[in-house]
Order: sequence, then C-alpha cells, then structure tokens
Amino acid sequence: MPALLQLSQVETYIGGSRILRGVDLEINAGEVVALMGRNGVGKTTTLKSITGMLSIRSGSILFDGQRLDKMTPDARARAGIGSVPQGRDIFPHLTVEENLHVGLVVHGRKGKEARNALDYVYTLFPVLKEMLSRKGGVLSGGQQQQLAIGRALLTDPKLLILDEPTEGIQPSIIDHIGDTLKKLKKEGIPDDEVAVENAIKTIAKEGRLAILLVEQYVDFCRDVSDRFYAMDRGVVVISGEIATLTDEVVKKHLQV
Ligand SMILES: Nc1ncnc2c1ncn2[C@@H]1O[C@H](COP(=O)(O)OP(=O)(O)OP(=O)(O)O)[C@@H](O)[C@H]1O
Repeated sequence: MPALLQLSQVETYIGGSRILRGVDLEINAGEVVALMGRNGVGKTTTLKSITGMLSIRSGSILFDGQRLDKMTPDARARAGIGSVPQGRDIFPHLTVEENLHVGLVVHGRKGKEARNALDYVYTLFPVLKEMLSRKGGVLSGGQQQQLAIGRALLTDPKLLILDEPTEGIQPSIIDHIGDTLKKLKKEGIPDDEVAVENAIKTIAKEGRLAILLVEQYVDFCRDVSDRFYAMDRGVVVISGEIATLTDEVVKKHLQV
C-alpha cells in the first residue's frame, strides 16, 4: 500500500534561507510518527510545509494519492490534514463548546454526524464535557491542549499533526533531563498530560487516523509512537522503528 503521506526531497525557504534541505518522510495510515531534533533544525518548518502555512521551493508532498503541495492550506485541511500548531491557537474568548463548534462548522458537519463526532471527543477528553460553558482562555495549559486536539479531531482528519503536545503542560519536563525526568516519571505525571497521552494511544490503537507529532520529550515519544524521524540542520539524519530510538541515538542526535 502506498504511504498516506510522502515527502520527497522537500526544500523550504524562509526569507531567503534554505531551512529544509531535502526532507524525505513517510507516514502510513494509522501510524503514530514522532518528528524529533534539537531546537531550530526545521521540525516546525516541516509541519508548516505539510499544512501549507509555508510553500515548498522544490520536492513534492503526496497525501492520500493527491499532490498536496500545490493546494491551499484550506484545501489541505479539507483533504484530511488536521493540525494543532504550537501555542494551540484556541479562541480564548469563546467557550469550550463554541471552540469545538468552530471545528464542526468549518467542515460542514451537522446533525447526527456532528453529535457522534462530539461524543468521540468527550470520550477522549471527559474534562471538556464538564467545562463546555467555560471560556477557552481560563482553562489550564493541559486543558487547552485537549480542547485544541478535540477541535482538530472534529474536522475528521486522516492525519493529525501535533506540534509539541506536552508543551505548557509541565514545562519542567522539557527543561530537565536524566535523573529529574526519571524521578518525575516515577512520581507520576499530572492528569492533563496523562489525558493527552492516553488520547493519542487510544487514537493509535483504533487506527482511525495517523498522527505526526513534534515532541522534545523522548519518553513521551517512546510511549506513544510507532516510528521516529530525527532531523538536523534541515534534513532527516536517522529514522526507524521507535524501539531503535536508543539512548545512544538520543545522545548523538537529540541532546544538546
Ligand atoms: N520567520 C522566520 N524567519 C527567519 N528564520 C526563521 C523563521 N522561522 C524559523 N526560522 C529559522 O528556521 C530554522 C528552523 O526553524 P523551526 O521552527 O522549523 O525549527 P524547529 O526544529 O521546529 O525548532 P524548535 O524546536 O525551536 O521549534 C531555525 O534556524 C529558525 O531560526
């Protein structure tokens, strides 16, 4: 079967600088793939090249048999690319319910189909159902992340793109390495992060959509992903099954 998403030799420029220098990456239907790498290597640029926030200069992006890189961002979303950008992008002055409805309205989902889609989101993120009338802006970082993922799911994507889903949930996790990480892990991680992690696992198990996530937190990636790609200076330097993401690989390609 051909891959759901296939980037071939993608080059993307920002303001005259060649940021992506020939990225090759594939995602199969139902797969969870982690895109990793140190700061500034081009992970977000890769995601933006897929969603259409940035145009590619050369190479190609195929999605579900279509040439994605020729399409507008809107058309890409309609083709089945759902995205939660860094910073989450929820509407702070709209309620949780209104934020979710934006996802439905944009994709013209109504009636029973809309209700079923909402029920699925509430099953994944029960906290959202309890907070329907709250304003998005007053939710915690982790709740906002759940809302943003929930809203993206309502567009019925075939591929969900998440840029740093644990960011803002527990900043210390990103800052600390080694022992601190292990200690944090042993003592348990907060509910919000567990909710996001469990949701990704549930989605993965059901195989109803594929997920591409950019994530700095290696343990989180090991937990939820099937495969990984690591980038350095605008290209993929190593990729493979998540079991091959050894500490050695992490040290060589991911640690600062
Ligand atoms: N608007 C911009 N103008 C100029 N350079 C930019 C711009 N946005 C990003 N860059 C540069 O492009 C490179 C890749 O950035 P990108 O955001 O893709 O990296 P990243 O791997 O996602 O890193 P991070 O983890 O820090 O988000 C960086 O060197 C960055 O400085």
